[in-house]
Amino acid sequence: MKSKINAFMKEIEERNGHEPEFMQAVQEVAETVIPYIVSQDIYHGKNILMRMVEPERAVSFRVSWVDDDGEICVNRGYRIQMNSAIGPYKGGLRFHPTVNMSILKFLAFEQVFKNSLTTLPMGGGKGGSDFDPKGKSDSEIMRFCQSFMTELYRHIGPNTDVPAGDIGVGGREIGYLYGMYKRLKNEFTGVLTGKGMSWGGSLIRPEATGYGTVYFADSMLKTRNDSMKGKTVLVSGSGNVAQYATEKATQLGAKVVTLSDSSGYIYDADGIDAEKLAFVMELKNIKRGRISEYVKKYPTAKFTKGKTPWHEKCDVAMPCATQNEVDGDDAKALLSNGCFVVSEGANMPSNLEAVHAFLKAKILYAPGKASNAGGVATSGLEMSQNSLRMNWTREEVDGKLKEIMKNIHDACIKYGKEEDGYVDYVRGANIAGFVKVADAMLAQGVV
Ligand SMILES: NC(=O)C1=CN([C@@H]2O[C@H](COP(=O)(O)OP(=O)(O)OC[C@H]3O[C@@H](n4cnc5c(N)ncnc54)[C@H](O)[C@@H]3O)[C@@H](O)[C@H]2O)C=CC1
Ligand SMILES: O=C(O)CCC(=O)C(=O)O
Repeated sequence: MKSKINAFMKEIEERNGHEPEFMQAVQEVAETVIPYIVSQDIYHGKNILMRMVEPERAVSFRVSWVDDDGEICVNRGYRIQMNSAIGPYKGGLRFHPTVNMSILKFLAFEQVFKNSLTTLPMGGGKGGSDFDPKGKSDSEIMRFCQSFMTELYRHIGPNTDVPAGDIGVGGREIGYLYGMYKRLKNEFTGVLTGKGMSWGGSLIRPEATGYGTVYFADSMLKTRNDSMKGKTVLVSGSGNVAQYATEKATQLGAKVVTLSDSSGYIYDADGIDAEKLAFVMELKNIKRGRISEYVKKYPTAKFTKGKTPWHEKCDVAMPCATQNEVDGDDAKALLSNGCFVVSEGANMPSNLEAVHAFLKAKILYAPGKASNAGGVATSGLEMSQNSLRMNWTREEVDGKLKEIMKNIHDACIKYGKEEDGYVDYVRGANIAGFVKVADAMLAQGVV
């Protein structure tokens, strides 16, 4: 089996060897899906995984815009349309200086499996720009978003490709993008998700990724007759996903003791309760400040510069910042400090060494494509509401989100349960996500 996986990866490397994050995402899927393909006659001779690894379309475009000093700036924009076998391309836009083809292709590839797991009819895509929103004024953000959309609008549509937010793209950016799309097309449609409540958005979409990550952790704990109640939790990041993971974990009786950003992390032994979280939300979403300011407001907490929180003691870890923020040493530290649940809010936050360490230790480990799928699932519910021209209540949407997260958990068990009863959620998520897309591709012929 190893030689089959190596031969596949060698071919992938010839075409994509200069894209390390993409190679990593493909390797993780190949390790679990190739043995499954070998065991299933229907996939033989179809080269199906190779077809899934190649984007259906990838566009890259110039984004010119004028800053507040009148200087003309140039950024690069992208949209990767990875797979549309089960529905229109769907996935976020990331604005961050590190954005490049490798990062977006890994995200788009993960998105295909994730969207399949949600049970909703959504294909996979991802896009963004190397634009850095840090320190930019509101007007600069608006002008950048408008320029970005003057090209992107040609490639998207409510039945073609429906982008949403990701790092650096929240409600404000979706608003500016939507305004320009509507002007260019003269259409009020559900072409983006994460919209404001008065213009087609869905209740619970802002909360959904973080909430879903906690619901998934709780489902994993239930398999061991346990729950989130009383658990000490490390959360990284302090953006959308981290904020709502902290809120839901606290509501379920856990104590969240850390948050972070690219400058370092804060540790609050008393826990980040609702009042402290409200302070973080204002700091990050309105003032757009640094997490270190938390310790000025709450001096019993400590700030550690330039480090991630993974060497602190905990029961549960929720990486909610960015890719590869947990490496092999971090995984060792987590395990030796008693961590026995990892539920990923971010996309691919654990590198392959960390993933292998979690699986070897047989802890409850959920890869992002399963545990953070609540965000895109609720985007799917926003699309449904737009098509129906209806708004569901908070309780209705949250109820559907819970049900979807439970279904994803069940699918992981179906394909990931081992003989000794241990659930390998990586294998479970990859195979369950693969089957639906692969079967649709086989039915649709070689296209
Ligand atoms: N927003 C959503 O609905 C979804 C987001 N995700 C993933 O969750 C993660 C976080 O995204 P959001 O919260 O939406 O973004 P955000 O822009 O609201 O927040 C990003 C957070 O990550 C931190 N961060 C970014 N780069 C970092 C670095 N190099 N080192 C340390 N911290 C860093 C930022 O300081 C910030 O706290 C990403 O991996 C994203 O792909 C996954 C599923 C859905
Ligand atoms: O809601 C969406 O369409 C995108 C969410 C996303 O980017 C993700 O799941 O990583």
